[in-house]
Amino acid sequence: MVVASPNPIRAEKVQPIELPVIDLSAERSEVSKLIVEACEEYGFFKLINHGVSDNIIAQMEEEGLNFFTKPLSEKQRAGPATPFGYGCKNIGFNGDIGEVEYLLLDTNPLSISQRSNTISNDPNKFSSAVIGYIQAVRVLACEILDLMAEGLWVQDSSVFSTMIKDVESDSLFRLNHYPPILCKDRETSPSSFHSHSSSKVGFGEHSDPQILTILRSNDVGGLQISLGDGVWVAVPPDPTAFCVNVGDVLQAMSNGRFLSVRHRALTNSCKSRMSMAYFGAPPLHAWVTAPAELVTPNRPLLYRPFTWGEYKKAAYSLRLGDSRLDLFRTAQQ
Ligand SMILES: C=C1C[C@]23C[C@@]1(O)CC[C@H]2[C@@]12CC[C@H](O)[C@@](C)(C(=O)O1)[C@H]2[C@@H]3C(=O)O
Ligand SMILES: O=C(O)CCC(=O)C(=O)O
Ligand SMILES: [Fe+2]
Repeated sequence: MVVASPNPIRAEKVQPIELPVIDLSAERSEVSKLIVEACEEYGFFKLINHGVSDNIIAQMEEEGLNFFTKPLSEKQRAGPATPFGYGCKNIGFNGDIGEVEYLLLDTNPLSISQRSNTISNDPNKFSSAVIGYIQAVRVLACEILDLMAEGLWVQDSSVFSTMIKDVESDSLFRLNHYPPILCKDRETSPSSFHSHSSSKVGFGEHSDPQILTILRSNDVGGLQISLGDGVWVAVPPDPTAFCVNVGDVLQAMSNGRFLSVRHRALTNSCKSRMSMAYFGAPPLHAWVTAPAELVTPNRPLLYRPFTWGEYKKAAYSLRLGDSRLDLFRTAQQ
């Protein structure tokens, strides 16, 4: 197997982008319209007034940092990530590596409690922080998915959220921790979202396979999204907001109206970055296809129906940067 090395990347200037900002406390039909526009144009948006309490977020951040500041030998007790647990540099099983360490967890409370024993010296505190955080972001994800269905004028407005509400949902939770770059002088090289000459790939270019990702990070930049044709833009960090992005399954279920956009995380700051991602996914046996309202003679079905299990198997057999949704396109396209 050829193993890619996380080489320093070209220090091209990457411009910052101001993603669409959705205020969840605004009038419902306006919110759903703006979410649909953002998902069609960028596949990404920032969410403010999201209702997840500062306390829930702070507890999760504290537990994440407690874990990553442990000595490597202790962190390795929670690994290797096959697929769940602690991983360092290796992403997935197909030779992808990056300047990142992470904890990958499934979202089942029982398995979180069991795994907490190898992660934390205070397993109950760790598992209640994770379970509380996942519960809150799942509720938020369901609300966003209902708003999306309403904005798309789909009759069954819970068609997307039902999948992640299901007790068998295959949703995941991931904590990523990226090392700082070497900065000679913190004053002259402040933490910034611009690319530095010593930037390295933390988490390589990819799209998220699931329905929806709810991401947040500390106040350190690194996330970039692709506008296509090799153009990357930097998403400035904002710890008060969630960054929401469309996954491959939602691109298929919206019959290609919403975009599952490629993104990556670079290490380009003097401070370490920690991000937390909730990936809302269907149960393995659930069928993924676009609702009838989104399939018309002018817009025929773009992707053949598939189960999430089938899609996941394909995704996990491929490299991080591979375009897996193309394998499921219907013949007429
Ligand atoms: C190389 C891989 C890592 C990944 C599984 C895959 O084979 C391709 C998709 C990758 C990804 C990206 C988004 C999430 O971080 C993730 C957990 C997922 O579901 O798909 C990772 C997978 C992983 O790290 O195991
Ligand atoms: O750390 C980040 O900002 C991005 C992480 C990411 O894309 C992922 O975990 O899938
Ligand atoms: Fe991602």
